[in-house]
Amino acid sequence: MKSGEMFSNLGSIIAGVMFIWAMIQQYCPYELRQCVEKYGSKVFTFFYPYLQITFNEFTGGRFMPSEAYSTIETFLGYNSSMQAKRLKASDAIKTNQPLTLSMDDFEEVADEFQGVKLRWASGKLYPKSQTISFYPSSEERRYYKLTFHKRHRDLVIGSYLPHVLKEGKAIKVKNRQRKLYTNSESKWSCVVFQHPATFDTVAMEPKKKTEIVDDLITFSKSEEFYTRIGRAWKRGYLLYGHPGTGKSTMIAAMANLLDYDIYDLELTAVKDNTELRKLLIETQSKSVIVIEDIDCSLDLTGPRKKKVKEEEKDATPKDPNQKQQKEEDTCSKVTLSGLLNFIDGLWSACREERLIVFTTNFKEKLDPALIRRGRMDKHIELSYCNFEAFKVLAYNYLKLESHQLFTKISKLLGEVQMTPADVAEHLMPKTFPGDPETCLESLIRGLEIKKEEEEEAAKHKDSSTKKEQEAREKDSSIKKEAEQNKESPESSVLKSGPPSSSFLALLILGWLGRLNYRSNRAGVT
Ligand SMILES: Nc1ncnc2c1ncn2[C@@H]1O[C@H](COP(=O)(O)OP(=O)(O)OP(=O)(O)O)[C@@H](O)[C@H]1O
Repeated sequence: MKSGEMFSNLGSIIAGVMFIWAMIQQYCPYELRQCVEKYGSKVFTFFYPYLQITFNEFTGGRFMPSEAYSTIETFLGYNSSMQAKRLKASDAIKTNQPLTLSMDDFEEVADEFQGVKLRWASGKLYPKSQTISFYPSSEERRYYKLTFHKRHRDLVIGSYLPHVLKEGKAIKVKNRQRKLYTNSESKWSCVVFQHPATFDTVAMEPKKKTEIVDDLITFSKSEEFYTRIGRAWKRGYLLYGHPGTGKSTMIAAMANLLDYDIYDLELTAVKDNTELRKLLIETQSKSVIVIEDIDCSLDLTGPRKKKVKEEEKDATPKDPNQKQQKEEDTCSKVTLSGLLNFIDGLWSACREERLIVFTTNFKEKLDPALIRRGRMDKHIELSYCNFEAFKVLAYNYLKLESHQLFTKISKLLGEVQMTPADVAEHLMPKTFPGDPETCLESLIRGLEIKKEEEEEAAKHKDSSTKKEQEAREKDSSIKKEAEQNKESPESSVLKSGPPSSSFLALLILGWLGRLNYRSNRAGVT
């Protein structure tokens, strides 16, 4: 048969089948068609040796994107992009994310797990009625279909699928753009988190740094351990130290080390404990929840809050409505117990990893209940810049590992207290490319000025304490004299040592007077 004839025969067969199908659709009763479809698929399944599992793009409601679908999409995009002939690229420019590839629609790829062969196929469904118009971006619904032999059912469901979801999640975490969330009006809003700080750039003693890094890495790998001991997978860090010692920098380095998001919780903007709970439930796993300057955020430290309120008094608006609004804005009803409940209880139910970090400039002002071990597991002091910390900054800022001026700087740093922020400011080149020696000299000058100031202040303090002591001594002697004057003149005379001659004369005159008076009285009687 000629090929032309063959195609024309094939065409008429297809046309015939389509015509018969159209007639059935038109004239066959709906119930009968349902019945044929149902039993037809049963017969087919009986003889078909494979199983199929479908993962739809949306589950639950039409608007609910399926977590499993997107995780499988990531897994397949990563593992099968070499096999698939047609791939889709993410809109990387718009989202500022690294380019990610995934299988295009109606594409198939093979996978192998413990010697078992499986096939993944991507597909797309169109809505039956054109009147439906409430799908998020288009009216199509995508799905992935996994096909495998019936005899591997247990392996696929028990091991392969959990493996796919775990791998997919890990790839998602690795590829995701990390976010910095802040709260306002009981909602989180976010920006892309791209802080460059790492533990290499944090200036502190290497031993302390290694200890913190080890602690964080151990925590991130301890899911099973936390489950076994029956504790929520969370760890609390209290960072304390003077302003400019690197508390915020350390938080950024922590998040970068573990690939976590940051939730910067502004407690004063949270109305009450209920709102606090809502905000915290909305946080994702693998995140650092930060409350900066915790001593100023809550009524945990009475005096501090009063002080803040006093400072605000001047700025209080005259209009009563505005005043009430301002009071509502600034008054947070979050309580210590609300905060403690959230640290202890809220996440115990979920197996997700979170760090919670408090920072403060005044550790001693905090309620001991808030920072006890178990809540704040690790207390880290960020201190003034010592020579070890300086070396980190010198390397980062000036690419210097040693310099003849280092000895002088080491000596001065031992004598003067300067924060890493101030040291960093001196090391910052004023022009590019800067001269490292000029920066070091600037630091030396700064340290010397600070030393002079500290010595001056110490001298001033010495002289003022001396003056205070003298004043105190003078005061006490005046008081003593006043007390003595209250007592009888005789006793005061006896106590106050040798009397003056005029005073003695007066005393003798007094005695004589009394003697004369007694003798007169004796004469009368
Ligand atoms: N230990 C440090 N290592 C590296 N850089 C530091 C360090 N400490 C401070 N800096 C530098 O000083 C700047 C201010 O530091 P940071 O904001 O981390 O201090 P802080 O302790 O959080 O201050 P505050 O208590 O005022 O919030 C940072 O941008 C950083 O460049």
